[in-house]
Amino acid sequence: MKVIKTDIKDLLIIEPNVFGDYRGWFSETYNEKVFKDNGIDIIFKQDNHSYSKLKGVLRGLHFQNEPYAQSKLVRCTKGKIWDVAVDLRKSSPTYLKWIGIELTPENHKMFFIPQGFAHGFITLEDNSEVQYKVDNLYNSDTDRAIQYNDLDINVIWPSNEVILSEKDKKAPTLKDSDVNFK
Ligand SMILES: Cc1cn([C@H]2C[C@H](O)[C@@H](COP(=O)(O)OP(=O)(O)O[C@H]3O[C@H](C)C(=O)[C@H](O)[C@H]3O)O2)c(=O)[nH]c1=O
Repeated sequence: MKVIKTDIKDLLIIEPNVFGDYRGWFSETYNEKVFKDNGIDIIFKQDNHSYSKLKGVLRGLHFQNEPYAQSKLVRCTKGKIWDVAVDLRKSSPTYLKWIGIELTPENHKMFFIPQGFAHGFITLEDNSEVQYKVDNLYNSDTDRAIQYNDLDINVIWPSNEVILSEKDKKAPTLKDSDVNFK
């Protein structure tokens, strides 16, 4: 399992080892020791799985405020997504910087997004599925959304034709949101 640093501290790309043979392949998608050896000492508490029917479904930009902030280990197990993480840590030198990555079952790539980040993805194919581990339970009181096309963050999404939830259609701008990450 390779852990690759990005230009944003603590935001990592994980490339698991894939052992192929005539039956198919095997891969570890989480390994506590590898994470600890790379300075990620967390306990995941919940696994999530979402299915999006159509290309262009955009879920985000979402986060849970303190004290229920979540780290996420994200992978795409069907279809294709463009996965985005935004640094919302006000004291971070990369505050409001974002990184996007294409995740597919074929590239096996995973995105480790630490607490203090907003997360979102857009599907690039119909029938896409995303599975991700989080290190804090869902907490609806601290669950927050920021407009996916917020001008202060300015994420470049691969498409402007998006399918949003009612919640995301009404998401506030960053300026109007109550992010409480230090
Ligand atoms: C996130 C979550 C949701 N729910 C319930 C609440 C709603 O009744 C329903 C759909 O939730 P929502 O529309 O917030 O789902 P997404 O739009 O996929 O939200 C997720 O999308 C982005 C990409 C994320 O990283 C977050 O995990 C999460 O915000 O599932 C739960 O019961 N538990 C949960 O952990």
